[in-house]
Amino acid sequence: MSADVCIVGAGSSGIAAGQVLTRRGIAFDCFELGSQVGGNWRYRNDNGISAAYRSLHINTSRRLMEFAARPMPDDLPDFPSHAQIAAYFDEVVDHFGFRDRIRFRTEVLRVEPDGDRWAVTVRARDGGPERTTSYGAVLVANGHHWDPRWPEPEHPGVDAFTGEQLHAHAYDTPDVLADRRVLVVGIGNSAADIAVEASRIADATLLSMRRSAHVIPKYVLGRPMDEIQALVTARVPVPVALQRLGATAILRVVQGRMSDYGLATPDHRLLEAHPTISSELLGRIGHGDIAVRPGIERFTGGRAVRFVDGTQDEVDLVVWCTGYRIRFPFLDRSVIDPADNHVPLYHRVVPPDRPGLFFVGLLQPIGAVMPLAEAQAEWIADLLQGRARLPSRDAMRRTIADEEARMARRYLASKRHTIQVDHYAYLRLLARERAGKPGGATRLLAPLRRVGGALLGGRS
Ligand SMILES: NC(=O)C1=CN([C@@H]2O[C@H](COP(=O)(O)OP(=O)(O)OC[C@H]3O[C@@H](n4cnc5c(N)ncnc54)[C@H](OP(=O)(O)O)[C@@H]3O)[C@@H](O)[C@H]2O)C=CC1
Repeated sequence: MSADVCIVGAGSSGIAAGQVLTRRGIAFDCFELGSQVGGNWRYRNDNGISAAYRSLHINTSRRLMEFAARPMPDDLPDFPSHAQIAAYFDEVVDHFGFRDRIRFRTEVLRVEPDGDRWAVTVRARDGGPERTTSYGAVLVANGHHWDPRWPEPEHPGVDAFTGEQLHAHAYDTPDVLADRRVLVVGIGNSAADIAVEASRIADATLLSMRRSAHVIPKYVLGRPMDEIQALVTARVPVPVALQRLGATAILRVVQGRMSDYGLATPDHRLLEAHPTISSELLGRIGHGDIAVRPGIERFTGGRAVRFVDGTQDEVDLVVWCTGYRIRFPFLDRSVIDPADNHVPLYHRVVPPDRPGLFFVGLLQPIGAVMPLAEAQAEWIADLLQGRARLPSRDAMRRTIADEEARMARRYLASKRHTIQVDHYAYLRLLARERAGKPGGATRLLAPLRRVGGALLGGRS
C-alpha cells in the first residue's frame, strides 16, 4: 500500500505512532537511523545517538509506561531494564506487524513544506542516492534526549581543567569511574543514577547541584510510588495542590526531609520540577559515599574546582548531567525553531502554522512518555481520518499561550521544563479533544481548582 504519512524515527514514540496507525488502517513509511527499533532504550544502538547506559532501568513503573493497546508481560519487573524494554518494543512491532513499514539505517535529511504537502528527503546510511517523497502528513518522533546540553555559559576556567570531562549522554559502564575522584554535576535522573554508580567504585564521588531537588523513592509502602499516586489521579482530576499535599505527607513519613540527608532544602515545592527518582541516592549520601556540593563557581587550574560556598576539591573526572537540547536536524529553523527547548505546539502535538506536521512524544511527563505518545497518535489518526478537527489557528495560538502561562506558573524556570505535562491530566485533555469537547472539563473544574489552590497554597 503506498503511504501518504511519514514517521521520523522508530524509538518509543515512533513505535507508538506506528502501532496506532497500523491498527487504524493508515499506511505509513517510517525512517529510522539505526538498524533496530527502540531509540534510547536500545543499549549501544548503532544509530550512534542513544543515551542508554548498561545499568539503566526505567524510573517510572511498568504499568505506567506500557502501551494501552499492548500491555507489558506480567513477568516483567516493576521497573524493567533497557534490554527488557527494547524486547517489549520488538514484540509490539511484530505483534501489530509493521516492521516492514520501517526503513532502517535511513537518515531523514530534510522535511520541507511543499505547497500543502511535505517533501521528505532521505538517504540510506550505507550509501546510495538521496530520495525525496511527498507526504500529506509527517509525524516527527526523533526524540529529545540525544543531543547533550553542556553548561551554558560554560564555567570560568573549564578550558584549563586538566582532568577528563564526559556528558551523561556518553556514559556507558562504570569502569570510567573506577578509582578516580569523580564530580557529577546536576540533580536530575542521570546525575542520581551515575552518582550512585560512582559511589560504589570511585575513589570519591562529589555531587554538585546549583539547586537542590526533592528526591523521590521508587517504592513507598511496598508499591511503586507512581502507582500509588495513580490510584487516585488516574480516576479523577485532582488539583496539583492536593496531589502535592498527599505526596509531601507520604514522603515526610517514609523519608523525612532532604536536609536530613545533607542536601540543601529545595528552593521549590514538590511537583514544581521534573522529579528526580531514586531509591538509592539518599542512602549513598547517608553512607558518606557521595559528598554533596553546591554549584560550581569556577575551575581554578589543574584539576581543582571551587564551589560557590568557597570549598575547593581536586577531581579527575567531571560527568556533566546537565540535560539535553531539543533538535530537529531535518527541519529548517524557519519551519520550527527549538531555541532554548521552546517548541510552541497545540496540545504539544500541532504547530498551528504548519498543517500536516505533527510531533509525537515531544513532552516530558510526570509519568511516562510511551502511553502519552500513543494517545497523541490516536488523536493524529482521528485528524487524518477526518474524525476530529483542529480549532482555528488563532484559537490554537491562544491555547498554547494559556498552556505555557500555566506551566510557567507551575514549574521552575529552566530549559528542562519547557515540555512538561502531567500524565493523567494530559491523557484527559487529549480524550476531551478527541471527543470534540476541548477544555470542557477544564472549564468545569476551574472553580474547584481555584478554591483548592487558594486553600492549599497550590500554584495551579
Ligand atoms: N532511569 C531513568 O528512567 C532515567 C531517566 N532520565 C530522563 O531523561 C531526561 C533527562 O534527564 P537528565 O539527563 O538528568 O537531565 P535533566 O534536564 O532532567 O537535568 C539536568 C540537571 O542539570 C542541571 N543543570 C543544567 N544546566 C546546568 C548548568 N549549566 N550548571 C549546573 N547545573 C546545570 C539542572 O539544573 P536546573 O534544574 O537548575 O536547570 C538539572 O539538575 C529526563 O526526562 C529524565 O527523567 C534520565 C536518566 C535516567
